[in-house]
Amino acid sequence: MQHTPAARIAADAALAETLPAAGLHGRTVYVSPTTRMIGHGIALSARPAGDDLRETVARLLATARSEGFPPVVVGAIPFDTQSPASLYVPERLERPGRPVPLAATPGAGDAPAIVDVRQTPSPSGYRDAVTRGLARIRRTDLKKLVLARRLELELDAAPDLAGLLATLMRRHPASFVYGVPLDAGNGEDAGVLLGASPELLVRKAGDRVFANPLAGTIAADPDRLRNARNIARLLASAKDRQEHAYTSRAVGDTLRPFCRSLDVPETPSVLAAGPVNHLSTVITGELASPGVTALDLALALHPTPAVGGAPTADALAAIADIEGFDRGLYAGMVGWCDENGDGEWAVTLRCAEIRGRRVRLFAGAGIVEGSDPEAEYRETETKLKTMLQALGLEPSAAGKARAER
Ligand SMILES: C=C(O[C@H]1C=CC=C(C(=O)O)[C@@H]1O)C(=O)O
Repeated sequence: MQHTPAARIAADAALAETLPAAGLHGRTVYVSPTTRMIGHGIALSARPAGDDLRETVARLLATARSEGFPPVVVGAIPFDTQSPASLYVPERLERPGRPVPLAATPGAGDAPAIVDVRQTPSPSGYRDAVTRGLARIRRTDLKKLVLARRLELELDAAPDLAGLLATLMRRHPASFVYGVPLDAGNGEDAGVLLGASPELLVRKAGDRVFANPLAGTIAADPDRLRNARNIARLLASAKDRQEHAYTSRAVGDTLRPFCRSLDVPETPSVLAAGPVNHLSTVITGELASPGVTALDLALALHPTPAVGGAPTADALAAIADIEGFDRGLYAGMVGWCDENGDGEWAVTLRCAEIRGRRVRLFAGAGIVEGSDPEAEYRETETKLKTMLQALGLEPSAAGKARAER
């Protein structure tokens, strides 16, 4: 069901009110233009990796059915699918569907302040990494790689997670907003993964399949005229069109063998996502085999060149050599699937891993021939604003704290 933005905002404010103040306390939240889910309590959880992912999800769904829990798995799968996922069957699943009057804004309060900032790599280290990536593109068959940065903040107080989710839902009504509890494998609370991704990896509903690869970015501008000029520049940029084409082509090529029909528009459109605008391709299709699940499709697609590169194997090797940190859940997938094989997985972007007062943010940029290290660095800064602003942290404050280190 599609909602108008106004109706979605109203419903999401109500949805956020059902979350306890401050923490998520075992709640799993996933809200997108097509799905609203709040899982209350955790009935079953699993941390499968690699080849065990599909089988474990099938087992979780079967157990949920036989034990009387909702037969839905919600959670996140890391960028490196050989690392453990965080998957849950909630005790009770709330699927609020109907908009209600907008209530008081949750989460309004004093924003925390930054006590410490750590960056991996440093800003100059990131620009150097892009330069190394470009040299590899010139020297080898590699055409595109996505290089990311990690920002680790220590705040003076733990952020209000329910308020943060409400803010993300309000500001990004067209995005995939998520809050997933993390456990360290020993049953202990290891914080939450929380974010507002603009990118649909794949959705399967019956025999219909949808994907929305994004790649190619320009900053959004609050001034409408300047923003329109930015968008025109993005659409006219040969470098961004190339960067996008690697991604949309790869997603289309991966989905085609599963489909009876597939529409992959030749020309990208533009998707506004808060502080940035992206080149976007809306892919729709009809599946040939009803037996294929949303998770099968997501695992076949991941990592798309929106987070990996092209060719994929060369890009993954280059990322492992150059990037210098473990992405964890960032750039993986977050979403849900059910016992009918339906489901929706978003690319885990514009996210934070939050453990009390410690917040880890991530952002990356696609590097192709013609990329400029300084421009790519600035692009990651702009992407970081989605979470920094929602946390009430001005990006300039993060920059200042960084400069003072
Ligand atoms: C890797 C990220 O964004 C991807 C998605 C959209 C546009 C992108 C780009 O233009 O580089 C990235 O491929 C990120 O937000 O960390």
